[in-house]
Order: sequence, then structure tokens, then C-alpha cells
Amino acid sequence: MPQKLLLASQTLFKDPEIFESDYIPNTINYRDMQLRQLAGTILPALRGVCPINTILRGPPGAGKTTSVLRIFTEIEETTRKVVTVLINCQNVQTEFRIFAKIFEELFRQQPPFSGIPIQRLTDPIAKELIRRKAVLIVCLDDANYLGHNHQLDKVLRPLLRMHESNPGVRIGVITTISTLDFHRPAILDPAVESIYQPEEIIFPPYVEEEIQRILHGRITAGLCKGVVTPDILNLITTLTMESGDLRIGINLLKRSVIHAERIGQTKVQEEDVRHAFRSTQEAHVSHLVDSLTTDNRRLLSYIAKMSQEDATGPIISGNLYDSYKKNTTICYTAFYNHLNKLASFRLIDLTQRNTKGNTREVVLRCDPAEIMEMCRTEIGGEILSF
Ligand SMILES: Nc1ncnc2c1ncn2[C@@H]1O[C@H](COP(=O)(O)OP(=O)(O)OP(=O)(O)O)[C@@H](O)[C@H]1O
Repeated sequence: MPQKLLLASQTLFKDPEIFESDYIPNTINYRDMQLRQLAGTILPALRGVCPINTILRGPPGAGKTTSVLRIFTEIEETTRKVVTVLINCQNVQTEFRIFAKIFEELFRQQPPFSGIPIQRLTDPIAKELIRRKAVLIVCLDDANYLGHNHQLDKVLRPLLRMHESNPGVRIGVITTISTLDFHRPAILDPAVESIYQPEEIIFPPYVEEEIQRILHGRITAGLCKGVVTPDILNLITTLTMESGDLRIGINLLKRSVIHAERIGQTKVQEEDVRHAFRSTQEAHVSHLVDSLTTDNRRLLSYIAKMSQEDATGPIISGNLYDSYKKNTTICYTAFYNHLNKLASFRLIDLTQRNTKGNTREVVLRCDPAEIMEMCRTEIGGEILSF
């Protein structure tokens, strides 16, 4: 009999679920105020009227989604008259797919057709809500990914105006935003802004001590005793503080332990953490690149190529457009839509170079060689033609 390769019993994990991305901790420490504020805005929905719209603002990994899920779980346990839908806008970006998700949640099946017009989805959604006498709460999670090409307007408008053609419909919207440069008035159409009028709830970044205590809680609940020593926890906390994103810390813990397990150790060593840190960062960028369209990736890869060429100097948006359009048939508007999308994905920074704001410097936030490699695999080597 061949030797077994998968020996699940030899593990350093006590409860591996605790490190999964959809795990909701029993206690969400340091977020009492935000949870209370969010609960207060949602409370009207339990009385059958529209909740107050909210924006949850804070850096990545600050507990926004977790707080929404915590409240949504409580709603599900309390009443069937409030329907909650959480949509991850990093993965679901078109208005059709967003409304299709709401449709699926209500009817427990996919819509029988695809593509626009959206009204073919909003009408049955509205009728079903009226039939059930239910209030709908939609959370557009990471709505900054809809910050390009008026995408957020296109979703909010039909949602928040559904009651006009369907009297009696009650809908509230929670958006979570994780970028500092997301300024609503500049992004939303004034007509949409005036019906949206959200209350803001701020999620400040966790300080080092808070990160360390939360990670310590996961270690105690999820790992066998002694697998992570205080020195290793300090190292993981320090590396997490580079971004301040708790998700990176939790992932780092999980990957470090898996690495230690794989080479037969009973404790995590510094090398396991360093190895895990490199692959965690790569995995994050790769996930972002995967969520882009082929056209977005083509521009990203072009920027990466320019960033690699020392002689180029700073990349200025106008010059980039002139040079890029020699290689493609792209128009000005499409180019800026792609550029803004890359910025909303935090793959590039766009900084203003003049007071009018129409000349911007484009700075790649990741390693150019890695980006070119990721884009190349995604679009079958086509980018090499630049
Ligand atoms: N206060 C907390 N206590 C315990 N775990 C937490 C806490 N805050 C966040 N987490 C954990 O950190 C991870 C990231 O949290 P979450 O997804 O809520 O962040 P976010 O602010 O929504 O980030 P993003 O803007 O990137 O979506 C999750 O695994 C979550 O369980």
C-alpha cells in the first residue's frame, strides 16, 4: 500500500475554522461604539420602516464587514421581516450582478435571464418585498471598488428610488469604504447623494496593542498550546502593523502554522513567518489582479513595464495616455476609466501634479516584475507585444 500523503490528524490547529476569512468572532473587541451606532441606524427596519443609510469608513481590516455580519446574523435570528444581503463589490461590480445577487437572496434561485435592463430584476424584487411586507437592507461591501465609471450611482439610484414606482417598498443601504480618497460628493451624482444621505460611522485603525490582543485571542482559540510563542506573536504583530490590516495578521498566523506543520515542526519559527509574509502579500495582489478586466490588466501591465524602465522618470497621466494609445485603440474616456479603476483597487497611486488637478503622477504600488508576471499569465502572453 502506498504511503499516505495527507495525514490530517497531525496538526497544530485546535480549530482551523477560526482562521477562515468568513469566520465571525463571538466577541468583536474595540468596536462597541461602532456596533451600537450601526444597530441604532438599522433599528427602524425592525419596526417595518426604512433604516437610516450608513457609510462605514475605515482602513482595510478594521472590522467593518465583521461588524455588519454580526448585526445581520442578529437580524436573521430575530425576524423574517428584514432581508439582509451583503455584496462584496470587489468580486461583484456590475449593477446587473449586484441586483442578481439580491434577486438570488430573495428567490433562492438565479434570475432566469442575464444582462440589462435592470428593471427586469428590480420589479420582481420590489413585488416580492411588498408581498412579504419585508424591509431590505443591502450592504455594498468595499464600495470603493465601484468608484469608477459612475458604477456606485448606477447601483444606488435604482435601489433608493425603487419605492417611487413601487409604493410600500422599504430599502436601506450600508456601504463600507476602505480608501481615504473616496470623497462622496465627487463620486456620487448630486441627485443620488440627495436621496442617499448616509450617516458616517468611523472605524479607526487598530493600534498595535489591539492587534496583538486580537491575534492572541485567535491563537488561544484556534491553535494547540505553545505553537506560537510570545516572540513570534510580537513578530507577527510588527509585520501586521506595516499595513495595519488585521486580515493580513490572521492570514499570516494561519500560513506560518501551515508552513511549520509542513516541515514537521511543533512550534512556529521566525523563518515560517517570513516565508508566510512573502506569500500573503503576493496572494493579496494576485487576487486584486484576478478581479480586473483584460483591458484593465493590459493598462496595468503597461504601467508596470514603464515603471521598470529607469530612463522613463515619473509617469505622468497625459504622457502615459499618448504613449499607450500608440499601442492600442483606446479612447481618452476609457483610458481614464481604467486608470481610476486601478487606483480604486489600490494597485496604483494617482497624485495631482498641478492645481487644476488634470495632470496626475501615476505610481505603481507593487513590484513591477511581479505585476507583469501576473498579468502575463492572465492574458496569455499578449502583453509582451508592447
Ligand atoms: N475587533 C475584532 N475582533 C476580532 N476579529 C476582528 C476584529 N476586527 C476585525 N477582525 C477580523 O479581521 C479580519 C478583517 O476584518 P473585516 O473583514 O471586518 O475588515 P474590513 O474593515 O471590512 O476590511 P476591508 O475594508 O478590507 O473589507 C476578519 O477576519 C475579522 O474577523
